[in-house]
Amino acid sequence: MESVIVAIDGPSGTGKSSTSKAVAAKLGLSYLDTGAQYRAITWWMISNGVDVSDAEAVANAAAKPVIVSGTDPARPTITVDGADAAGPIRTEEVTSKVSAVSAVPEVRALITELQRSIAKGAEQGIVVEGRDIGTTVLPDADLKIFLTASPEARAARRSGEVKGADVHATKEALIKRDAADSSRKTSPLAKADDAVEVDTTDLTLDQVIECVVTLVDERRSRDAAQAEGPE
Ligand SMILES: Nc1ncnc2c1ncn2[C@@H]1O[C@H](COP(=O)(O)OP(=O)(O)O)[C@@H](O)[C@H]1O
Ligand SMILES: Nc1ccn([C@H]2C[C@H](O)[C@@H](COP(=O)(O)OP(=O)(O)O)O2)c(=O)n1
Repeated sequence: MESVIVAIDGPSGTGKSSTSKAVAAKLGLSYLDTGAQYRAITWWMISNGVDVSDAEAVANAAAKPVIVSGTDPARPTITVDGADAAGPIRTEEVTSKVSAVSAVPEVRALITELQRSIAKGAEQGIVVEGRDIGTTVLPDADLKIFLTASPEARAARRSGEVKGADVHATKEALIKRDAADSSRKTSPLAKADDAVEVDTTDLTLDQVIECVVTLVDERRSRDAAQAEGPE
């Protein structure tokens, strides 16, 4: 079977990570969480005393950390300079600073290059999730999905992950981060013109996974029929 590249974009809490991991596992594809890479570089900046509100300082340091992503959907990993970063990149401090760091063009250029080389090296194909995959990183992806959900549903899902989290505060923080990610100059969060939009508000995770798997299968059948040509 031909290798297939699937781009899944959308705001926070729409189900990108859970859906992408499950779809990749079901179809035997690699998986890349690009948000984890932006979180990793943000964590490095904080750990090394770089002021994240100083775009020039962030740009000057951007090439220093070595970020490595493991792409097995059953066990995705991320390291920074050889150290496991999976835990530290999920702290509230990183979450509150990641939009500033990921808005810096030098950071995006480096991370985008890394993402393209990972996608190129995935022999069976890959599911890549983020904010600008369909628009900028992999504009020739075989299938582009844009996941959405109401802010209420997204906040409820996110606060469900943290014991004792305040849904209202989570919703406010989430809306603020989406606004920053959507309004930055360099490759903002946006739906590609040729992306299929899936509103997950009233769908279970299994339904979303099923929907994306069906779209990949349809895309593959169409490509196979085209390759065979007319009878
Ligand atoms: N359709 C859904 N219905 C209910 N909960 C969901 C759904 N999709 C994802 N979730 C849950 O919501 C949370 C956020 O999902 P995640 O995949 O991390 O979203 P994203 O990567 O878009 O931020 C997770 O706890 C996940 O299990
Ligand atoms: N392709 C991407 C992926 C993430 N980012 C930035 C913007 C996001 O707020 C952060 C964190 O992304 P992540 O997917 O981990 O965020 P959530 O899981 O939705 O909370 O990284 C980006 O700018 N471009």
